[in-house]
Amino acid sequence: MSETSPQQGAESICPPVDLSGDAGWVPFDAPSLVGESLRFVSGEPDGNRFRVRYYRDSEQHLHARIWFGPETEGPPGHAHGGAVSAVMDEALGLAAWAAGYPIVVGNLNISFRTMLPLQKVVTVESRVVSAQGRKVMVHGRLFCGDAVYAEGECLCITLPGR
Ligand SMILES: CCCCCCCCCC(=O)SCCNC(=O)CCNC(=O)[C@H](O)C(C)(C)COP(=O)(O)OP(=O)(O)OC[C@H]1O[C@@H](n2cnc3c(N)ncnc32)[C@H](O)[C@@H]1OP(=O)(O)O
Repeated sequence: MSETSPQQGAESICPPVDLSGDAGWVPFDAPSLVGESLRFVSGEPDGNRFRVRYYRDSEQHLHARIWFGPETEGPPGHAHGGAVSAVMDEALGLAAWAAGYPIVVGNLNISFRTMLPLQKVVTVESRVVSAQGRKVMVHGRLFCGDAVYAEGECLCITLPGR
């Protein structure tokens, strides 16, 4: 029987990726707004799952630059729908917070338009499209260039007393 190294089978860490923003975008510090609890998507900025950076543009719209790593795999070589949904949940919910609404997501409707290849850097853009009473509607899409991978409609509900 051959000897095995402790490293054998361990997945190596992927190399750095460029998550820089577009010209005019300003980095957005999500933990300073919502606290340190946003770890599911944002918690391992150098890991093999998601790597995320948030920005706001000159009109204060929130954008996410996101890399889907090998640990987000669903269909072979492509991102899991749950991984895409988790990113949309966080990014669109955070867009409502960034616009001044302390919310949780009540309903999230995702359309998967194109399979997303792994190890690709994509962008989520978002818009708060309405706010009536406790209901805040945020729309967004996950894309790279002309390729749209997912579109989302996110009904956020404000939390009383926040
Ligand atoms: C703290 C840091 C947060 C950072 C967030 C950023 C990204 C993360 C986003 C998330 O993942 S949040 C986690 C996933 N979401 C949840 O776990 C939410 C679970 N659901 C709840 O906690 C409650 O159902 C909720 C707070 C959303 C609403 O309960 P309430 O008892 O406060 O409200 P109520 O049920 O009275 O509903 C208020 C209004 O919202 C409407 N509504 C509530 N939930 C709805 C829903 N799911 N779909 C459609 N409408 C909904 C409801 O019909 C009503 O409309 P009207 O005022 O017109 O009557």
